[in-house]
Amino acid sequence: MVVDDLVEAELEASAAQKAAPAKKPAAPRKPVQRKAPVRKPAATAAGEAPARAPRTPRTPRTPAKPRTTPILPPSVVRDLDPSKIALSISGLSKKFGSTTAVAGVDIDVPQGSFYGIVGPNGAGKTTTLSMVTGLLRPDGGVVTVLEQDVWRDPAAAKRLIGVLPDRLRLFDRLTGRQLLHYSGSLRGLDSATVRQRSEDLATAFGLEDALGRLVSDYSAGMTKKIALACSMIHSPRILVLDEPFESVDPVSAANVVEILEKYVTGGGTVVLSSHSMDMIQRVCDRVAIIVEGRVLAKGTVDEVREDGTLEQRFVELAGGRKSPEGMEWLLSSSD
Ligand SMILES: Nc1ncnc2c1ncn2[C@@H]1O[C@H](COP(=O)(O)OP(=O)(O)OP(=O)(O)O)[C@@H](O)[C@H]1O
Repeated sequence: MVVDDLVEAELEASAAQKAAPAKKPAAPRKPVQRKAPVRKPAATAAGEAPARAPRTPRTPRTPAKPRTTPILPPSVVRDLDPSKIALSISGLSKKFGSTTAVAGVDIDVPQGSFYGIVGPNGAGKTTTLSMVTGLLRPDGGVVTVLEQDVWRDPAAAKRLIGVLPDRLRLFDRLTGRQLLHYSGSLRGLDSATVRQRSEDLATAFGLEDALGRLVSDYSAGMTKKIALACSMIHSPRILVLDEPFESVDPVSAANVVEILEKYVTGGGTVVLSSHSMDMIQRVCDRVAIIVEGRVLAKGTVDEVREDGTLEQRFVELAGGRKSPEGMEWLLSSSD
């Protein structure tokens, strides 16, 4: 669909909205059948304060609107089976010339889990996630998403996945609303569903006032949030998010976490990479630490962090901290 069509669709939509009677109240939601995973309060990286502060009630930005389409369809909740593997990564490898980016990664992500992937810069996280989501062809290994082989049947697998890639390349000459419309249409949603979900997502991500503006004019954090919204619009079964909190302010990050926690509680599965150990320790139930293309530790967050914090374990596995030497010149005056 070309941009003109989108603009036209939008104009038609807004005219139809003006002419239409008030929305029907939302149908009652189906109760979520799965118990929310209990995440233990944990120490911060500094080890002194409880990691999860009590939430202060948030003032709604706009009067609450009745929601007619839940972000997560009830079928996903019904299908939840935590003993099933949502994402299986087996023997995944990738070289770029003489650089080995990923050297045989094996990770199983159970359905309904919140899985963190951490590692130092250049460890191979983005390369792994790109191969997992069908964006980069592996040299070796197998990836399955709910038993669909990502590389043998990419179309079937990709229908199940929502992706937030690293190095976002969005069609930023579209408005936020047009970009959501484009993402939803690509996923085969009809216009009414896309409109409803776009509204829901914009409210959830605090982008209501920005939907009519060009994405190229968004701040880095707003761009990340609209891309996250686009990754969710087709209510995927698994979300693969590369550094979703990068550039996102703390209040918005807490919002995003809340959205993802609801998604997981309802039966979705989240795999995300992040450099925030504190965030991963607080929100994820499982984690893998990747160093130089290999998984050095994986399991529940408690298993991986052992007696310390996740950050301590990470620093230990990543080879410890290096003290800066030979940098005395930085303190000398250049006048
Ligand atoms: N397209 C590419 N061409 C050449 N080398 C690449 C390419 N993409 C990644 N690499 C190399 O592969 C290795 C792993 O990179 P990758 O981006 O996966 O790391 P990362 O763990 O995501 O790092 P960061 O935390 O800095 O984002 C690095 O050495 C990187 O230079």
